[in-house]
Amino acid sequence: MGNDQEPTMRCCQDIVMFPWFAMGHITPFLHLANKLAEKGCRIKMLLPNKAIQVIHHLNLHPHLITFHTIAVPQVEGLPLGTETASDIPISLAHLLAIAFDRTRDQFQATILHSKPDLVIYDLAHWVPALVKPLGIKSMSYTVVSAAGIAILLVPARNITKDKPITVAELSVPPPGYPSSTVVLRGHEVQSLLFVAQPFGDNGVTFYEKVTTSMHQCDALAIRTCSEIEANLCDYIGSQYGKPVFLTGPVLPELSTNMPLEDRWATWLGGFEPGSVVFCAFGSQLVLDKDQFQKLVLGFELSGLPFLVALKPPTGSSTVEEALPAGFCERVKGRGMVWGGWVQQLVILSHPSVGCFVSHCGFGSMWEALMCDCQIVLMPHLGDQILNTRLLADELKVAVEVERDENGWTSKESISKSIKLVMDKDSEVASTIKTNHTRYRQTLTTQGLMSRYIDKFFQNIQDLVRQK
Ligand SMILES: O=c1ccn([C@@H]2O[C@H](COP(=O)(O)OP(=O)(O)O[C@H]3O[C@H](CO)[C@@H](O)[C@H](O)[C@H]3O)[C@@H](O)[C@H]2O)c(=O)[nH]1
Repeated sequence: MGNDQEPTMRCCQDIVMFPWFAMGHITPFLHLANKLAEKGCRIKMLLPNKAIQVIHHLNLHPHLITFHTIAVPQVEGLPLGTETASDIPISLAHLLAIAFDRTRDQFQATILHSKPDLVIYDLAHWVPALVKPLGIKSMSYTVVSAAGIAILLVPARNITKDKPITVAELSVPPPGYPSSTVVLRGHEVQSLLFVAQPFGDNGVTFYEKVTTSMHQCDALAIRTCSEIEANLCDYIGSQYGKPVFLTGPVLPELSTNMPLEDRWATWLGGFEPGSVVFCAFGSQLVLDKDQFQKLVLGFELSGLPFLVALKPPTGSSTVEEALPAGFCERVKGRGMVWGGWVQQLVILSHPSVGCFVSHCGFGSMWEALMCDCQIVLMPHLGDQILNTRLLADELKVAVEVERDENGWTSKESISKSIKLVMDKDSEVASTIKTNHTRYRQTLTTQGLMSRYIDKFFQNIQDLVRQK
C-alpha cells in the first residue's frame, strides 16, 4: 500500500450490506456477514422486515450483525405487502425493482447516521454515487456465477436503450469471452432478452443497473472460486478494469446439531446406501402441471426409490392433487413427492441418497459439487443453464437432461439420465463420478475455503486504506 495509506491505518470494521430484495441474494450476503463477523467486523444489513423474519436464525453473531428494517414503498401494480421476490411471480420483479430503487432515501439516511467504512451491495446501482462523496468505499458483490455476468453483463455487450438487443446478437458471446462450453444454445437465449427491459426507477434497464453498479464501485467481489471459474473472473476484471475479489462459495457449515427431521431419517433409512434419487428445484420455481407430471413420471419410470420436494404446480394448492392418476399406488413404498421445504443440505449428506436431480440454482450448484451424489441437471432460467453447462460440459461432473426446442423434457429423458448416472457399469457414470470426486476433494481441502475468506478480508482492509 505504501504511500497510498492514510497515516492512521484505517481499517475496514464497519460494513453496511444492501442486497437486492430476494432471498437468493440476501441469504449469501448473510453467510458472508457471518464470516466477516468472525474476523471482528460489525455489519449492518438493510433489509425488508419479512426477509429479517426469515433469515434472523442464520445470524451466528447477533452482537456484531444487526438488521435494519427498510420499508418497501408501494408501487402501482405491485401486490400490497410485497417485500421480497418470493412474494410475487417473476413477471412482477421489475415493479419490485422500482420499489427497491425508491428506498434510496432510507439508505442514505442510514449511511449518514452509521458512516461505515465499506458498503457491499449488488443491484442498487446508485450506491457508489451516494457514498463516494462521504469517503466511503463501495463494493459490488455478485452472488450468481461469474459465467452469468461474463456472458451478458459486461461493457463489451454495449446494450443501449436506443438499439434494442436481438436474439441473434445475444446468441454470440461477447468479444473475448473465454469459454466455448459455458454458453447458451438456440432457444435458450430468449431467456436473456429481459436484460434490455426496464428494471427499476426511471426506466433503468437490468443491463444498465448491473453494469453501472459494477463500473462505479471501488472493487468487484464474486461468490465463486478460481478452482472452477478463474478464466471467467479474469474476463470480468479485464472488462471492468478493476480488481475482482473472490469470497469462495461461503456455504454454511453442516451443523451436527441440525439433525434430519425424523420423518425423512426414517424413510431414507429404509433404503440401500446410495440408492435414492433426491430432487429439489430451489426456493422460487413453480412448474406448470404438465411439466410437474412429466417429472414425477420420469422418476417412476426410472424404477429407483425417489424423494421429490417441489412446490405445488401452477393452479394446484397441493402436490397431491396434481399427481398423475394411479401414481401413488404404483410408487407406494419407493417414491415420495413432498410439497414443502426439506433440509436439502442434510438430505444430500444422507448415506441412502445416491443422486441429486437439481435445477442448478447457484446455491444448489455448490451443494451438489460438495456432496458425493451423482448429479443430474434440469435448469430453467438463464443463470441455471450456464451453471449447468459449467458442471456438465466444462467440469464434466454431471449429466444434463435432454430438452426439446421448447425447453421442456419428456419422462423418458428424465428417466434415461437418472438411470445413466446410477448404472454402476456405465462409462459415463464412472467418468462423472471420478471427475466429481476430484473437484469435491479439491473444494473440501482443509483450509481452502477459510483461505478465501482470509484473503477477502485482507482485500477489503487494503481497499478502505486506499485514497
Ligand atoms: O426444499 C428445499 C429447497 C431448497 N433448499 C435450499 O434453498 C437454496 C436454494 O438456492 P438456489 O439453489 O440458489 O436456488 P433458488 O432459490 O432457485 O435461487 C435463485 O437465486 C440463485 C442465486 O442465488 C439463482 O442462481 C437461481 O437461478 C434463482 O432461482 C439451497 O441452499 C437449497 O439447499 C432447501 O433447503 N430445501
